[in-house]
Amino acid sequence: MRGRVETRSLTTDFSKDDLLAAATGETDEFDVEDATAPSTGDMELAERAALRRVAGLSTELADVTEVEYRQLRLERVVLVGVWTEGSAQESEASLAELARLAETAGSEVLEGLVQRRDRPDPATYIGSGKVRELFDVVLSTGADTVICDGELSPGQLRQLEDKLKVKVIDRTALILDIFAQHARSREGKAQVELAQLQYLMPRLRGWGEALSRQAGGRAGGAGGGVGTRGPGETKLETDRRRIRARVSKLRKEIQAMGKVRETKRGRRVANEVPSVAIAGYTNAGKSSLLNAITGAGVLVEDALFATLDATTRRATTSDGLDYTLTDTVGFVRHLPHQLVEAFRSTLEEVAEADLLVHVVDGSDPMPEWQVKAVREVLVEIGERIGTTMPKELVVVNKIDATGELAMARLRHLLPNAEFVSAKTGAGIDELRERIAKEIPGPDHEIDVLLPFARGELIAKVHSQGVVLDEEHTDEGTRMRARVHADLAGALAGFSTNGSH
Ligand SMILES: Nc1nc2c(ncn2[C@@H]2O[C@H](COP(=O)(O)OP(=O)(O)OP(=O)(O)O)[C@@H](O)[C@H]2O)c(=O)[nH]1
Ligand SMILES: [Mg+2]
Repeated sequence: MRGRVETRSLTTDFSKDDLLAAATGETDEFDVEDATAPSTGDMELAERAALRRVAGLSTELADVTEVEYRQLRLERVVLVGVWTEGSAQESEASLAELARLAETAGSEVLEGLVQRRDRPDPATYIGSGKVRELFDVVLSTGADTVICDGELSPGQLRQLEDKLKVKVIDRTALILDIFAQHARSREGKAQVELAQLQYLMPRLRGWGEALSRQAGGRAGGAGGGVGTRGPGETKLETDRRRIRARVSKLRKEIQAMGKVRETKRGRRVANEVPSVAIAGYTNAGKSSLLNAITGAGVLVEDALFATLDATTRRATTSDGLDYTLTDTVGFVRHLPHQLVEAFRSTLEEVAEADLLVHVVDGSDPMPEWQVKAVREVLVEIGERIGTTMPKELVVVNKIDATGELAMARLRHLLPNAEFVSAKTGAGIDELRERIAKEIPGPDHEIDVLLPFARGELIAKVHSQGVVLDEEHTDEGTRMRARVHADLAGALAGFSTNGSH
């Protein structure tokens, strides 16, 4: 169990009025005095590099000690989004999802604001008038963090923090933060850290400036001249070097761990064990489905991104054919590209599977939206890895919690999907049958007489092939079966062809 992750119902209501209010409200230019005030505090680079919480990336409140800061960080948040395209319903859903992400990261959502704009403001993400409104909301709610529903440029982050006087983080940093909290395996942790450092790199400038100011200030106090940028610059350079060194070390580590997995996968391929990868939106019930199909005890939690490590389990079709089922990290709209890159070796499992089971949460208000997001991420993975994606089997899960109307709509939208409930077991047998049909089966028919001494070959035919007929004779076991080319070749010497 992880202590921090606790899901609460949304504390935010997005009424039409809210959205309308959010969509208007361009007012005059707004300037907060003393925009240079926030300093970075005394956090060590080492600690930043470890990056347990991405929230502390840039500005901290100027006047709190580190201990207080820790308790403050990401606790009480205001969400803000820019709604550029799509329906009002979609923008609400997007912010509601951001709220769930924020709660998964352990924060309390106080308020959500959306602004309708053609595109985000290049300087401050939301319009300057909106910044003032947001500042009021931050003050009146006592929020300590603002989370923006997009990836902000380093400049946007800095300007917003200057104006709002609280921490500002974006969707990418939030997702990275959740991943950092949930990573368990050595590989997972390394992958997340790599993604975080890659996110951090281009943002080092702003941070570096703060460090530079800080160092300059100290130097000034000690009698150094005003405008001596030396110490800060030097520190920034050192920081950059250290981060770069860490990045390349992590890359090497991850690559080495990927190799181990490749070897394992290679062994499966050599045995011609078909592989099925389970992918889908976060919290759709992928791990539950793996458990339902194979009886494996994979962690299931009502939290986003509960699973970060690919778990592979063996399963058997009713024909006795073995295959592997792999549970993977959940997807979300705009999965940070740093994560796709860092999790490349994990995602390769998905790309190289024989069949992709795409799990959709039928009880979600907009399941088709999940489907779209997942397919987008799949395309991105395919592009990055340079392969085409395997055949997709859509599985609508949680039908026990899906209304009749929604079911009818889904059956219409996804005519080839399987409908199941990992919770009640409804449809699971049918799904097993369907998987058996969709995975590539052995296509070489053999008729062999295997001596009793070759029990291992008999076992192989059973696990890798489909046995059509089996008879125990005085000379050995006569088997008619369908097997893969390799095994057919290995058994050629035992063929009974023509002898009966
Ligand atoms: N009602 C209902 N709830 C389900 C069903 N399957 C899964 N759940 C619940 O959905 C939540 C998420 O399930 P998981 O199996 O952890 O989902 P996941 O897709 O692996 O999630 P991540 O690993 O976080 O991406 C849990 O609270 C499950 O109990 C189902 O068929 N019906
Ligand atoms: Mg899971």
